[in-house]
Amino acid sequence: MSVRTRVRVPLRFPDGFTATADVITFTGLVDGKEHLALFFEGSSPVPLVRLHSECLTGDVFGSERCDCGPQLRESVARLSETGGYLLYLRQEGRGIGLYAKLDAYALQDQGLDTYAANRALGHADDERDYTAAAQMLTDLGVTTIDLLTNNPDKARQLRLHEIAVRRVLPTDVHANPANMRYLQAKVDHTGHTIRLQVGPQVSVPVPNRSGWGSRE
Ligand SMILES: Nc1nc2c(ncn2[C@@H]2O[C@H](COP(=O)(O)OP(=O)(O)OP(=O)(O)O)[C@@H](O)[C@H]2O)c(=O)[nH]1
Ligand SMILES: [Zn+2]
Repeated sequence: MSVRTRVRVPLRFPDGFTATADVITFTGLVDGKEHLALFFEGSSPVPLVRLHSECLTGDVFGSERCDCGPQLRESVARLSETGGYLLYLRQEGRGIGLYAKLDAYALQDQGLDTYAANRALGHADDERDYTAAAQMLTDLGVTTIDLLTNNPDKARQLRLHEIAVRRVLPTDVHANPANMRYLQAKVDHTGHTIRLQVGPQVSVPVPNRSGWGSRE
C-alpha cells in the first residue's frame, strides 16, 4: 500500500468559502475502495484529522435528515485554519450503501430509529471499519493525530491500528428539526458526544473546541 497520486485542488463552496487542498489517492487499501485524503497545509506537528464517512444525500444535496453536510463544511474550514487531513471514506450509509440507506430512511418514516432500521434490513447497526483509514494515515507518515469526531468508535478503531489519538475534538452541533431524532439516536445508542439542547437550534457551536473536559 502506498500513495498513488497527489494533486493540488482549489476548493470553492456554495457559500463562497475557498480553500486549497492536496487530493491524495492510494494503492493497495485493504477494502479496495477509492477513499481520498485531502491535505491542508499547517504547521502543527500533530495534525488535525477528520474521518468523514460518505453521505451523498447530505454532502452533495444538502439533505437535512442528517448532519453530514454541515460537518463536512465545518471540517474543511477548521482544517484549512489549522492544517491537517480530511479522509473522505467511501462508507455510504454507515457501510451499508446508498440504496440500503434510503431503504432505511423509508423504515424510519414508519417509526423505526436509524439503528433498528438497519437491523430490519439484515445489517449491523454500523458496518464501518477504519482499517483503511489507518492504512492511509500510515502511508502518509502520520502516526499521532488530533481527531475531529463525536463518534468514540473512530478513535477506538484507529488506536487498535497503532494510530496514537492524542485528543478527540467534537464537531459543532448541527441540529435541525429534520435530524433531531437521528442525532438523539446517535447519542443514546452509540455514545456520540453531541450536546443536544431541548428546543429548536441550528448549527450551535460547542464552547470548547479543545476536546471534552480539556482546554488548550
Ligand atoms: N444506515 C444509515 N446510515 C446513515 C443514516 N443517516 C446517515 N447515515 C450515514 O452515516 C454516516 C455518518 O455517520 P454519523 O453517525 O452521522 O456520524 P459519525 O461518522 O458516526 O460521527 P462523527 O464523526 O461525529 O460525524 C454516513 O455514511 C451517512 O451516509 C441512516 O439513517 N441510516
Ligand atoms: Zn448524512
